Amino acid sequence: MVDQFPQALSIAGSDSGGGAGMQADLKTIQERHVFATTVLVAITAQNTLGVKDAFPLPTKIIDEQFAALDEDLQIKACKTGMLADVTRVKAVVANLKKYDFGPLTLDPVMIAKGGAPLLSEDAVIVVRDELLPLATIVTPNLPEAEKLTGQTINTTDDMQMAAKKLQNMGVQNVIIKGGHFENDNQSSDFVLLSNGRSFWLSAPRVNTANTHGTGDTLSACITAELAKGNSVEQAIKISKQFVDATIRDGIKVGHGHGPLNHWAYRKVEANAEV
Ligand SMILES: Nc1ncnc2c1ncn2[C@@H]1O[C@H](COP(=O)(O)OP(=O)(O)OP(=O)(O)O)[C@@H](O)[C@H]1O
Ligand SMILES: Cc1ncc(COP(=O)(O)O)c(N)n1
Repeated sequence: MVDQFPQALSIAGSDSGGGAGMQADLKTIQERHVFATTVLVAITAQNTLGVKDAFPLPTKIIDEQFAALDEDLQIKACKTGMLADVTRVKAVVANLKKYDFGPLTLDPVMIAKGGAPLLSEDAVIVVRDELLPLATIVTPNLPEAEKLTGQTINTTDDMQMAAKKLQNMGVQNVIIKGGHFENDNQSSDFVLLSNGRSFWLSAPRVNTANTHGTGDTLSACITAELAKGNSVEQAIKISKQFVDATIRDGIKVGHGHGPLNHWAYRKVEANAEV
């Protein structure tokens, strides 16, 4: 038996449809052979067609989940996803200051693919000012990077400028995801590391509607790899390959923006071993 098997934590909302949010995190962390734990912040009634309703949980039970994990588990890395509103963001910030759950990957989830808000407008500033400085990595998509930096992003130069701005706000490492540049034939993410190194991670864009939960999957994979002790750079590179496989080797579930194939990277790894 491995002594204190690697453990990671997802602090997020539930997607009843199983494709995004905490469900995507659990599937991803499991696939990376890391033990997944959870602090549930909100529940959504959701499927591939959209978010029908959302219910943020009382802060008492959020606090109790953190306390229960701290009492017993040895969590080596954590991530945040949907945090709903100012009250929930502040509760999460307070708990992350109180307990040590390792490096934080902040996925600043704001709006679902279908357009439903998953973070209230007034909470964006609290994420920026209070949560961002606690994070080891932030992983915004283009609209989220625009909200956090207050600048528009139309070009790759804009992405690089926004990454620098985010780093100046107090987060060590930044990955700005280019999944929303839909007229580009590559899906390219810009990475800026704490040591000043920067690079692009690109993959040919897959022409598919089944991209529900791509951002959650990327950030959950980063979290799992950090829990194993990998460096930030290694974690990001593995995670780009992992999410790319889940999109490329797609499955058909539901009638709208379908989920990813969380098993797909097994084939990539099996082929690499031959
Ligand atoms: N059609 C696509 N083909 C290839 N890679 C993609 C595609 N769409 C997204 N990606 C990749 O998936 C990852 C997540 O990017 P994206 O910009 O979709 O995040 P997101 O909007 O936060 O996702 P979500 O909100 O659905 O969880 C990035 O590495 C991005 O490059
Ligand atoms: C609970 C929850 N968390 C995150 C997302 C973002 O995923 P997407 O942008 O693919 O809808 C979501 N839809 N639901």
